Amino acid sequence: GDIQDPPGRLPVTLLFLSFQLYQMFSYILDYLPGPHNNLFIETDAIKAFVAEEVKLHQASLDPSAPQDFIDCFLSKMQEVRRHNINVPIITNLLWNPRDLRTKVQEEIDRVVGRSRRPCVADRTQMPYTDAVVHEIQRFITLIPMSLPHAVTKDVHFRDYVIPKGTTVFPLLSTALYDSKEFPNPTEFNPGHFLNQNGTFRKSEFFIPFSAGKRICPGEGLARMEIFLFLTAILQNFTLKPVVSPEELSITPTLSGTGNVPPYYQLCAIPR
Ligand code: HEM
Repeated sequence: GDIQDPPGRLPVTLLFLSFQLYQMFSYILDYLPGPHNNLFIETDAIKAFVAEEVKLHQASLDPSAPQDFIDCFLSKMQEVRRHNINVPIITNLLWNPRDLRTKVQEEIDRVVGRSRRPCVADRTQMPYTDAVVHEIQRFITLIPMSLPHAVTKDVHFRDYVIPKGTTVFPLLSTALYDSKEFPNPTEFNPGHFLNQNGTFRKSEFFIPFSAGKRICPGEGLARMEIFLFLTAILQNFTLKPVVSPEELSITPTLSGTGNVPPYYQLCAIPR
């Protein structure tokens, strides 16, 4: 294209990260002086360029005769979209299907009751809620490509040699959507983390925080907070979307370093 190669000065990975951080924290960064402000302008130029290219390609798209990579990508997007219509809409998981929410609330009522707040020690007695939290993290795959790493020596992997210094993105999504480990992986189903008898089923494929020496150091804190927030809210409230559940989309608004969930309004109805 005729764009002035603005990202050429930055390694691609840095550009990806900056783009994501800008999307997520622009409201803070906009107030700070510094060279990042140029990056934002350049990022806007890239976005405008991409939008224009997509528009042109969409106008001339013939899925049976793709002209280039963008055509192939657009065709695949259409295919996936068609496929996804059959996936039950779960409205960020807590309203629909109905029994999911009521089962979590029943478990909270049985194990915690209404007179005290939930605590972390309750989790071991709440396999269903624990499974729902795991399934949310598996399903949304918040950070699908982990963070970029580099190999410290030549690595032989299957039929390939990855030379020392190569940047690699570990695709956590391939484990989280593994169809042998999690049958029908595109469906939201807490059963992915439950044994037949209803006890919690641990899975080595559950790696939303990555794995190995550089695993997310915030894992313990994040998991504790997600559990406590969710259970404390559902102990006291039922969450209801303000539009009909079918109208809610759970497709991320941005996919890249992170799958950024869409915003929507909901009502918290006291129980
Ligand atoms: C649901 C919440 C979270 C998810 C899904 C998540 C996921 C991740 C992932 C996939 C990585 C990359 C690991 C790798 O390089 O292989 C990471 C790194 C990291 N996370 Fe998290 N994280 C979460 C919450 C947190 C929290 C709450 C903190 C801090 C309080 C935190 C701090 C960090 C830090 C400092 C790193 C870099 C570690 C390193 O490079 O050695 N994260 N996280």
